[in-house]
Amino acid sequence: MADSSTNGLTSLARALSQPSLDLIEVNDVSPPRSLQLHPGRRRKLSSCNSIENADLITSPCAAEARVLVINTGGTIGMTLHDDVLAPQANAFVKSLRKLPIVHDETYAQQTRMYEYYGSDTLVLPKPAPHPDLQFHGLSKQNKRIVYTILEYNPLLDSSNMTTDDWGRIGKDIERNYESYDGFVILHGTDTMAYTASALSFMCEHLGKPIILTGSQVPIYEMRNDGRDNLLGALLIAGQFVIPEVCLYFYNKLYRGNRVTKVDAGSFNAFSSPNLPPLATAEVDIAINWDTVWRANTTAKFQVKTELNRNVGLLRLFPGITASTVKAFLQPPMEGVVLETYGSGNAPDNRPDLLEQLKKATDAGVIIINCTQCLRGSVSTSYATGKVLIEAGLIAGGDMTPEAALSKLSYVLAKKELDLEAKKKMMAENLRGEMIADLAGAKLCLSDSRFIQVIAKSLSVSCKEELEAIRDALTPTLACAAAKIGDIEALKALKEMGSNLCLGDYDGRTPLHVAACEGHLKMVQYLLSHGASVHAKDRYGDTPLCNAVRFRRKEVVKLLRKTGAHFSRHELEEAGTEMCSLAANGDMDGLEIWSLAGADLNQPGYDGQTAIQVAQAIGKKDVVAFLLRLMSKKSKSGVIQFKATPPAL
Ligand SMILES: NC(=O)C[C@H](N)C(=O)O
Repeated sequence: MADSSTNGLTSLARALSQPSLDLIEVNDVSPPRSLQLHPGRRRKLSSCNSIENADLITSPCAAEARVLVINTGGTIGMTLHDDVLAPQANAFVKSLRKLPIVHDETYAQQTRMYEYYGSDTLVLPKPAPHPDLQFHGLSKQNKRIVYTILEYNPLLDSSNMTTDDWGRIGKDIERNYESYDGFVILHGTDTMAYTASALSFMCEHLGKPIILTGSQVPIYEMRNDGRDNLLGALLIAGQFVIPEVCLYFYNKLYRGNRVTKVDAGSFNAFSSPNLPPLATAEVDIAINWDTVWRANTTAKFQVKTELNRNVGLLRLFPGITASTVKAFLQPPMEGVVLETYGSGNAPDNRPDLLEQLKKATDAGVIIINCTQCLRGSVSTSYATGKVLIEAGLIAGGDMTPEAALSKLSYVLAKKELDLEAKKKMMAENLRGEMIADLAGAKLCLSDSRFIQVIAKSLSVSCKEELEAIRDALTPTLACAAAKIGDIEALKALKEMGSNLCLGDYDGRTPLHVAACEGHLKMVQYLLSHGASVHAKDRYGDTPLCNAVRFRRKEVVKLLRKTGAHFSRHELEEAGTEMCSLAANGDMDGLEIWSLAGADLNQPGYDGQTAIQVAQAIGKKDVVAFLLRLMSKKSKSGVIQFKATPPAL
């Protein structure tokens, strides 16, 4: 765990270092790494005359959460043209900047924010100091939410969007993934449920929140829902690690692949009929952590943009002809969502119709059975449902047609899978889009004798109070178990419904603790049970940084494989740390920083890189070692120096 004096020194070092210019990739809207310093801090620092005083300065990076807002279009940014609403280009940022509720110009000026994050960056205001209200710009961890807007050209009414647009959004998120804590996608409401569903599948091993939102009335109107929707989405994306593609609308956060647009004339436009909201934003933002989806994989985030467009939705209706069905199922059709009646039923007295369905599935078309009902699931309780299984259809459970269609599009594009594997995948719950087999997964507080004993001594008996005790105790118990590598204890906590991702009073999660201790199996267990590699403790430190400091090489490798990367403030600290290691001739230390993804060219607090330090004090072995590491890391074998190359 970083202590406060280290923090003070590194803040000082960071504030004094001299940034140099880098090239910014087009569309990469993150600031150049060397510019991620906050100059305002340097000014404040000049009034500090000792390191003790400097200790009071919070690292700006640790004190800010960054959100990338991708503006694709939709009503939220529309104006009237010839009496109809259409997207208005280059107006959104300008207009937000004038709204004190979504932008604090004084903070931006004082910290010279635009110079560092670009002119399309805004910052939420500081909240009134009320301990109970968290629905404000400053999160529980006292973070400012700084957000950068990437506006698409052209902005689109979502009715004009295609799978190519989903791919573009996915790629932009992937490109900027490491520079932001969360992502907000501004999108028209008409096809938002399709995009949210598609992105949920395309984003594999997601570890950060992606939240789609928009509005029913343009943000430029006096009465509108855009402001609240944007604000709510930003606050959640900036302060909670919800590793899901979500949709935020009218004070509720939903799982993206569970929603459908149900109302064209109300602010309450979306419904998630088969899954309760992941969060509600009322006086407080309450996250329903038990519902939040946790991946059980340990792999890096990536976006799959290959989608199969030969898919379709076919809605049954009484009297539909066999020739209509036949025509619909002709090549190049490869996947169809059949919207059936009630709990997945179709006429079992229509052999002509059933024959067409069977012919298509025999020919390799994947047909998913989804209900036309808003709520509920398909089953085989009726003879009229069973005939569809016999015709080769796959039960779609309680999936929305939007989710089933985009899942088909995603699965069918997987060239490495054969037809059987694709069918199997369609029947599985991939991202929480359908109900999995719940047997044995029920929350059972009675399993925990320990919690019960405490509950008894506190004379509590109702489920809510028991859950509250469980939630209060979990972080401490889980961190204690992680410290001694007791996986069984963690399993017991998990079984009673505890969330193993919660941090303790210092924001330290079991993964931080296990990483420090080097308990590889424990780290593996936590990662495969939903622990987030992006969790930051109160000092802004990630489990990766902890593992590096305690030199847990194998843990570092595993965390990197799972997509861990240094936070911005850790990257800045890396330069100074590596200079000090170079000065001490500590090659093991240098190797582990490099293994964890630190840039060996990152300058320290005085602008010198590790290699320059080693050279200046005549540590030739360290210089040679660093050169070897650098050439190993560079794909081409050619070493890029940001400073003058050392003379050996
Ligand atoms: N409320 C909206 O955003 C509707 C608009 N037609 C769109 O989907 O882009």
